[in-house]
Amino acid sequence: MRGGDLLTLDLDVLGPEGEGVSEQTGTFVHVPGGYPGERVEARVEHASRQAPRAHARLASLLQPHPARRPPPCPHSDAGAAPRAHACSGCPLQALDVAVQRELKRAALVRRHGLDPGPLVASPDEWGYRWSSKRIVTGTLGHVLVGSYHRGSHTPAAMDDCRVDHPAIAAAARELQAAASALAIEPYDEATGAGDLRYAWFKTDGRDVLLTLVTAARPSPAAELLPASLTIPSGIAWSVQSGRGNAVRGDPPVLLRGSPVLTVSLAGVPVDVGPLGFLQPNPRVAELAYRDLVADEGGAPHCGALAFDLYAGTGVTTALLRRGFAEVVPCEVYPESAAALGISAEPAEAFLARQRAAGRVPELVVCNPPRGGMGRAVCAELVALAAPRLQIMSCSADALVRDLAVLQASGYALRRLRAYDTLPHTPHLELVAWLSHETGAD
Ligand SMILES: C[S@@+](CC[C@H](N)C(=O)[O-])C[C@H]1O[C@@H](n2cnc3c(N)ncnc32)[C@H](O)[C@@H]1O
Repeated sequence: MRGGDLLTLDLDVLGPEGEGVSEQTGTFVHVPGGYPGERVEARVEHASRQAPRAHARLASLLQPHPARRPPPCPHSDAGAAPRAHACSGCPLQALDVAVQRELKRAALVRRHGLDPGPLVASPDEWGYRWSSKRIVTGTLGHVLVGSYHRGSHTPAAMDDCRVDHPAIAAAARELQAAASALAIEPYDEATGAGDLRYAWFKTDGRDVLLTLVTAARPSPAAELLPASLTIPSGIAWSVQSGRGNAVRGDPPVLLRGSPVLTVSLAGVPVDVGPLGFLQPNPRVAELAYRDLVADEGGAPHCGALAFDLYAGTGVTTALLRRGFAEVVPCEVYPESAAALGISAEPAEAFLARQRAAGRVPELVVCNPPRGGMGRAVCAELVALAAPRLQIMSCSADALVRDLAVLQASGYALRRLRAYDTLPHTPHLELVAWLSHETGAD
């Protein structure tokens, strides 16, 4: 297979970016805009020499999926060959949402060897995103508060984004207009010049907290915008002077209003600050949280001691405290750790310290970031050998890696469930129930 080849392909599995993938004599051909179940014509753009993988551009749809529809969002290139300035945030939206869930499940089975059963649906198909990080690009007088097209740094508009909560979409529109009118200079990552880099919006379903992330101080954006913006109930400012993609910069400064939103998750009120983590879709995440603190039959765990690793906003800590006499959270991000009343500490160091003190909990709950727990934390968990271990993960790849270590060292996977946390995207959340083979009930 070579660049330029025109192939007729039967796409049979969903790829990691929401594209259709077809296996051709041992090579996996990824076709953005095509979906599993479709026959397409696609032109090879790149064939890897290192891996059995190729990327091809959708040329024509020979046999469309019966659940295909025009993408509901006008900015999207979902279901078509990529368009440079289109938004690629929701690549599955040209399919009915129930079919999206079936394809995600099938991909977990085929690509990861995991079968969680039917995905738990999101209560909201649109407007579900309560936390949205936008990238500020454009030119003086024409500021864009949007995103990058997938796999590139080409700016894409996200005006009236349909998956963002309506309060966030309105606040982003207002910021875009105000930044343009006030001649705020968007940051230019190629030269490192400019002012406003990112805008991070969070909502509690009514109010909006906006964090402006600028490249340096002083910042005209931080000085001028707060007086012009009417929608956010709080505006904070953080300086990120690094050249990478990290959004979180220096400790935030409050520019106006309240620095905190209180979001109710699974009945637990959670305070979220300017740079604090908030599940993007809390309404489905709370279903996963409830499962994370219960056994695989749905009965809440109880006992003397539980550890809550990667505790973040503390929802699971609060839920666990309903059933356990003592719950010890662990969190590395200082803002979140302070809110939990603990010192910031990485999970690996926390587990080593607890183990040295001879403290073995009945249950360890883990909700690691995208990269998963990794070998060092898994090795500590194996050494701790708590009877029950429950993991919530937003990355099937990372979960498979962590499970491989844990299952090879005494843990058995009792159940797996998946949640459609971000409809129209390939993302999902997983909860895994494990028990220690020697100590489990
Ligand atoms: C997916 S979030 C889970 C948050 C939490 N369960 C919640 O609902 O808010 C992952 C959390 O792990 C924290 N974290 C990342 N790496 C860590 C580490 N090595 N040790 C402990 N916490 C870590 C992050 O700061 C973040 O709060």
